[in-house]
Amino acid sequence: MAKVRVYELAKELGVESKQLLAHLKEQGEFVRSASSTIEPPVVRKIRENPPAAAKTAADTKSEKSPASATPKAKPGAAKPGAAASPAAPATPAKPGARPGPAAPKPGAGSTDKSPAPTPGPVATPSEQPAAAAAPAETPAPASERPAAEQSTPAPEAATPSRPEAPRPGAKPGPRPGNNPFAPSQGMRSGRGSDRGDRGDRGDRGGSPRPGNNPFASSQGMPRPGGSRTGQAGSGGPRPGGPRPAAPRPGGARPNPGMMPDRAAVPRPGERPARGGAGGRGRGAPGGGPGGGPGGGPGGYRGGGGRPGGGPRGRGGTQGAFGRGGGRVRGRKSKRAKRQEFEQMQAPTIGGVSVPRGNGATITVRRGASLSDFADKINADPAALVTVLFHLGEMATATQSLDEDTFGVLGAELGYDIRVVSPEEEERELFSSFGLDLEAEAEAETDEELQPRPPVVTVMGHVDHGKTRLLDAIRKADVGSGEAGGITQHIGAYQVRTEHEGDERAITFIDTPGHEAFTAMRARGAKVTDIAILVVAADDGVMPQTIEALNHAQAADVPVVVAVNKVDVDGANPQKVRQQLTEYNLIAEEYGGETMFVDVSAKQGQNIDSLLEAVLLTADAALDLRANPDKDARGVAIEANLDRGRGAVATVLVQQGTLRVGDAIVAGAAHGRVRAMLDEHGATVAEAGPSRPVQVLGLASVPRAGDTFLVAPDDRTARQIAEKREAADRQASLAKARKRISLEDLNEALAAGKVETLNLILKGDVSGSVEALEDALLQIDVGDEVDLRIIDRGVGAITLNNINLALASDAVILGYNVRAEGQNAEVADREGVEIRYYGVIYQAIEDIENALKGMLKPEYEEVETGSAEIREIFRSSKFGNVAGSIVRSGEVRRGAKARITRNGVVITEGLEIAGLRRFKDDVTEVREGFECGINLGSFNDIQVDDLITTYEMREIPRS
Ligand SMILES: Nc1nc2c(ncn2[C@@H]2O[C@H](COP(=O)(O)OP(=O)(O)OP(=O)(O)O)[C@@H](O)[C@H]2O)c(=O)[nH]1
Repeated sequence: MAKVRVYELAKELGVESKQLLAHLKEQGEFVRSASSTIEPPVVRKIRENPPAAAKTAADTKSEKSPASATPKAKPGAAKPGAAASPAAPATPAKPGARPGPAAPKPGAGSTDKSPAPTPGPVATPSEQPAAAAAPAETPAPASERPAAEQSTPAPEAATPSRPEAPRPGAKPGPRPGNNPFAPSQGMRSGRGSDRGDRGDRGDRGGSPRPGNNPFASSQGMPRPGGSRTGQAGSGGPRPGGPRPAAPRPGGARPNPGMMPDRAAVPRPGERPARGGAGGRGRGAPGGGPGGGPGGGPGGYRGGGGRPGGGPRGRGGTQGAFGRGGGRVRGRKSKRAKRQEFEQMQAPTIGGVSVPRGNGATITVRRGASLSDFADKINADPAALVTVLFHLGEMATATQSLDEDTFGVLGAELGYDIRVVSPEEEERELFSSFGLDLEAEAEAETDEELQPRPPVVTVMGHVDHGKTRLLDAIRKADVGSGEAGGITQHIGAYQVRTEHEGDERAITFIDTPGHEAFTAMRARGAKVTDIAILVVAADDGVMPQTIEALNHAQAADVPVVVAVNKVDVDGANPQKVRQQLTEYNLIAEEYGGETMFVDVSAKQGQNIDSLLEAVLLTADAALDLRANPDKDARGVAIEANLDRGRGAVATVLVQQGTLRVGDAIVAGAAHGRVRAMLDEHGATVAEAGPSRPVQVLGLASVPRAGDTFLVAPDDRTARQIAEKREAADRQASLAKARKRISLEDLNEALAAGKVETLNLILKGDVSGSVEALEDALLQIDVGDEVDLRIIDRGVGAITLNNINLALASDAVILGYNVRAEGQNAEVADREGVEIRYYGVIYQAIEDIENALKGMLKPEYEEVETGSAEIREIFRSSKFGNVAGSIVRSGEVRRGAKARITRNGVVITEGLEIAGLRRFKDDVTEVREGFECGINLGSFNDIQVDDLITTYEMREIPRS
């Protein structure tokens, strides 16, 4: 049984939450807040000994006769045996959670005062739906009015929607609306369900019970207007009954709040409470005057007051619920009332109500769950689970859904659900703060763009001298003289070098190796302009050389090769050049485009030439320009928490200029730039494009690869950071879809998402990896798609492999090797497909099939039949009908057709819109038979024309 919360019990008892909290405290029960739950024994205790205020309310109420009870009377205070007791209105509906006509509208008050509401429809059509809703929410007047007046339909509807308050002694039943699987509430076993059923039966005279048929959304979704009519007609036409289309006070409009599952907790003596509105309610003990025979309109809903239907018919619900219905309802906020009203308009599917979208566009992040969507449309996630279930999809509220599932759900509920990538989401996030980075970049003129230094990453095999080379480059900094050399490791540094008479700067990312590079790239940050591939001349090309090269090539980053350790005996720089030609890296001296520079990091030999080669490559291959005159944007390279200085982040400014005092947001961290330091440990006041600086002043530590930007003010920075954090949290909870998988290659290709199948091969021995690679490369894939093996290697599938697959949308093939533990988890979480094989030919077969799928289907035209026009009939209804005889094959309705006249094609792409044999419509007519053919709107036919039908068939690939 669900636990009761303080505010619920307070409502039930008719006191304020804080009064109840105080009372609980007095009773020695410590409860934190109004939304805390209370243990059942304590609930019982409090019900037996309610707070003084509740007693007063109850006493006041019991003093009044049922007919004179004011609307202020607290419903929960109704005692057993009080006039209203059998069906006393109970705990008020929880806003939002229980959509239903619970909130009194301003109009309700006036109804209260009206001396004798006229039977019959009160609301005019023009007042709907609000007018219709308002009286429905006014249970109170019923208890005020003389019994004769209680036949007024108005209050009837609301009552059954309100669950009854558990009474002392009575075993509190499950609180309606508290169960996330709300639809099942109406189907509770035991008494509740029995009674619900009976109530339902009252409705069966006509329209099906909304939500009762899991496969009929239309049934489950009574819409305002149509459904209303349906409900009205459910009991069959009756004299004095409501006009079908007119909004009827008293809940003629079906709404979730009136659902049987919202009805009272079953208790002895209260049987009519639920079904009372329907015919069944009449005879039930304590039910008061029942509903009309056969159940009045909206019978089971208890909202079936039939205006003008006579006391018996009308009084059902009122008798059951109306008395003692008065209670304070004015406390609901406007928002709560509005929500309830919106919910009233909501369709119900499978017995749950979800706000309709009416074509509204909702964006959700890739990997979002029903819960996320529910947040956006202000719905109950459990209700969406139910809706989805009725659409044939099973998903939990927190499980991430794919785009198609959201599409189906959106179509059903009237939403256009757009699933956006993190990048798009980021863009939307910025635009919600008035920042459009793309438009900003586009608007930049050539004059505003100024040259910026290239940003370089050093990669290569273990021990080939990457660190040593970075040190040597530091030392080669011509600007380091006055600054005292680069002393700090801040993750990146900038050196100056003489190039063609000018002093030019180059920025180096100070974390050697491709791991950091790829990790950043996988996070969407493009930091590196040029990669220096370090290869030791005494060792030659090694596995990680190739891995590094693959990473650089996958990122489309030009490479400069530093052939290192040329000082070592046995160094063979030429061999390195030769080896790398195999990997499409051809040295300039061999007619290629890649610059190779022989260096000795140890001796600092030829470092200048290397820097020059970097600049030459940059100038030749890249357009490195940025606008320094705007707010800075860039990437966080490194960050840590310093004991004394707090969060310290090294950022690389990519555009604009970063200044001390700027409000910045880096990933989910935000703050104001308190100070900036460069690689020399010197403070700097501003940093332009390609400048790495250490930033102090962030409130938390960003991750390497997080993008940063200067926000217009602190508040915006904080809000962007908060939104990013929330999105990150959501994304990490949600499991991303597979980025690319062999199964969906076909669709990915059709959607233009891929043109290349990137593969990473890992195997237990190099022989099998090579064999697999050879075999794969021999697959004839044609011209339309491309198969690229972007990396291969021996050993288990590493995080590095997964990062590369992630960054390059590749599929990993593991031959007798696996991704273990955390790596497998990362792959799974990030949606990287890993396929495991123990037999090479199986892998080849899979790839072959996937690639065949990738190839766009080819079609050929196949003639299916032809008919000769013998006579033309003119029909006012169908236009010209060709009286024809089928000459070959068969002519089918719906087939594509072309008309030939004297061997010349008159038109094609027509459709056989109608096909008749004598007076009968037929689907096909065979050779030798006569028929009438209608070609839709095409009427330009003549006797002796030939109608040829054909279809396009996909040519199977061999
Ligand atoms: N003789 C000679 N030795 C070098 C040269 N460059 C680096 N070394 C030596 O090679 C070894 C590895 O150098 P590192 O710079 O640590 O190599 P690395 O690529 O950074 O290595 P990891 O960080 O392990 O990937 C060190 O002992 C260096 O002194 C060079 O130009 N000549």
